[in-house]
Amino acid sequence: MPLLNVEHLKKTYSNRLGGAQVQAIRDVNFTVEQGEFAAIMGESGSGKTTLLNILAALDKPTSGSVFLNMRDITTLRESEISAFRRDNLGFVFQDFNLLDTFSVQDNIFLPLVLAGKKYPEMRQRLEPIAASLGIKELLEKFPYEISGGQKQRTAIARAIITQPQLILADEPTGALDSRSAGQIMDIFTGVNRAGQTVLMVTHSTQAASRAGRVLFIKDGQVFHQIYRGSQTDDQMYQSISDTLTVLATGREGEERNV
Ligand SMILES: Nc1ncnc2c1ncn2[C@@H]1O[C@H](COP(=O)(O)OP(=O)(O)OP(=O)(O)O)[C@@H](O)[C@H]1O
Repeated sequence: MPLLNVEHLKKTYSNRLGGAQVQAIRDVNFTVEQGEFAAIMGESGSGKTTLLNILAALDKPTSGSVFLNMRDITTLRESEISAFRRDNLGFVFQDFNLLDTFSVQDNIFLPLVLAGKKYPEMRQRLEPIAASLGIKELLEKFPYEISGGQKQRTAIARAIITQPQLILADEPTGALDSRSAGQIMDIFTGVNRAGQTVLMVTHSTQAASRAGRVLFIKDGQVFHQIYRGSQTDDQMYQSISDTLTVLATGREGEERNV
């Protein structure tokens, strides 16, 4: 049974006057297995943010289902949603979303505080994570005192400290220079190898080339998928570039497993 199962997902936006409708997502179907590192790519306006918002239980689809560990998150009641997100999902955003008035450590602790965990347990969880993410020396600093790459490490620490079933990352390298972006992708790779399932939306071919699978969205549908198989990062990069060219030039694509 896959960890995430997206079935016949559709999202239509109507404008305020109830007139023209936009089909942001038409019929999206895919699964993510436990322990996978999957990336979603697609041109601007293809429906990636809409999809991610639905997977994050921030928005409801017009129709279709999203099963996380067999539970349909589209049917959660308003009163259940915050706790569900806190207990099951980790989030990493392009702009880090750290609280400037909290130290690095307190930012990382925040979801555990909200879940009612005790300080000794929080410290115990933090230690190995801070060591593996190279932020041990930064814990007392504030977000405005550290670099973008360090902020993103803090955000990843905050996302994984709750041991979520799934991490959703939205353009996690979008605000970083290429060196920091590479380091953040090394961290995602390490976190995934340690067993964490990750689903990342990105415009970056470099970032996507580190994933085990890349799904391409076009016009609100999954247009194509690339599986890493035995490909190196460089070969993945080339396969992704080729697919993006096909997407941009509008040639018909077919589902193809490489
Ligand atoms: N709240 C909304 N109301 C109406 N239309 C919307 C709304 N949000 C998104 N759309 C439309 O839905 C389509 C998909 O948008 P979405 O933001 O999901 O694309 P995207 O792939 O994330 O784009 P980008 O890469 O630029 O972030 C677009 O045509 C967009 O204009």
